[in-house]
Amino acid sequence: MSLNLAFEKQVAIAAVRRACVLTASVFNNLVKNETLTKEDASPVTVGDFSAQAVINTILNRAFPDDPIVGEEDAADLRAESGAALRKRIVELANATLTAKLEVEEKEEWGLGPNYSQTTEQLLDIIDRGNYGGGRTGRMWTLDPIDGTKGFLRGEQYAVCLSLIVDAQVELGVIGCPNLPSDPSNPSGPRGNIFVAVRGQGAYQLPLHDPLSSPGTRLAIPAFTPENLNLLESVEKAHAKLSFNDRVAELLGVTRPPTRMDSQAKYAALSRGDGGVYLRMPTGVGYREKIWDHAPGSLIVEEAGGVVTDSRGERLDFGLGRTLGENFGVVAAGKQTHAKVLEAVKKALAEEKGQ
Ligand SMILES: Nc1ncnc2c1ncn2[C@@H]1O[C@H](COP(=O)(O)OS(=O)(=O)O)[C@@H](OP(=O)(O)O)[C@H]1O
Ligand SMILES: [Mg+2]
Ligand SMILES: [Mg+2]
Ligand SMILES: [Mg+2]
Repeated sequence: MSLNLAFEKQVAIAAVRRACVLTASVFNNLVKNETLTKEDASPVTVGDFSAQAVINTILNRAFPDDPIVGEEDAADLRAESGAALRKRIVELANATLTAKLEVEEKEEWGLGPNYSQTTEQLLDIIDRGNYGGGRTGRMWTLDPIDGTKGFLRGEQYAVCLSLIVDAQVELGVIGCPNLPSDPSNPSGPRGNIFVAVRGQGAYQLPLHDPLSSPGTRLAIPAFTPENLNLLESVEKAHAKLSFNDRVAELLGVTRPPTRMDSQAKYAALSRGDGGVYLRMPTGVGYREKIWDHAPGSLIVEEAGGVVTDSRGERLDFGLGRTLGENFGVVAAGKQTHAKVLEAVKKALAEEKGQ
């Protein structure tokens, strides 16, 4: 049975829209020294921190009892060396939270001119994202900027939010400020929100007015090897692209892959671009994070697709902050998915034989 979640959907779309406005403005005004390097050598910008502050503020107001699994934490900002970043993040978050109410937004969500927050409040709210995850109950996942490297290059990135109930993703919202609205017109207008509620379909909404637009319902079409191509990572460290080449060859795919950062890959797939999102681990050790796949996987499923790991297992969102032992990701329309799994199996067997 599908949950109603109309209120959750409304709040999540509003939160993602505000965060997208913020990140787009950060990109246009990003200056040197507004990026930190995390322990795992990945970048994080003032945009990631302030977008997490904004979304967590709204979620905390609307759903005070719901825990949040968010990518970022405020430890580096609390350090003395974080003073300049901290100041900028407070400015950005407050400018976003205090902007005038849009259609369907509510002051009770901590929005509008009366809701400026103190530095301490904003650091604490960033740390509301520290939940460890688990198998039971409600929790939100938040990736304030997915594809931070794409964001810094001015390419694709996504603001990604999901609601998980008893380890099943029930609501997914992905904001893609740089994704063309019409894939057949890549230099046309950009900026979309993708949303799905389990059992209610997947939709593309315009980023500038997502709450009053009915949106476009998404469906993954049937593919043949001639019109199929792979959607894959830009960063070589994030996925084994040589493996993708072999799988494409086995499938008889002739078109070159589309490389794109972030869960924009899931969004693109759900509206019929590409046909397959294939992400194979580069080595042992890295565990995929739940916030990197939760909303995208539901959007693809609600567009009629199937999402599993490379062994055909369901992605398990109930194991904590990571997907645990899931190995890679295969997302595609139903018929294509079965063929891709077969090709993946064959390519893995070839590798072992070498
Ligand atoms: N080694 C390794 N393997 C697999 N995945 C990794 C790895 N390191 C990081 N990450 C995660 O990749 C997220 C970005 O994924 P993308 O699909 O955008 O990859 S790519 O940047 O296009 O290559 C990225 O998300 P963000 O940190 O939100 O950008 C990371 O969570
Ligand atoms: Mg990151
Ligand atoms: Mg991410
Ligand atoms: Mg991120």
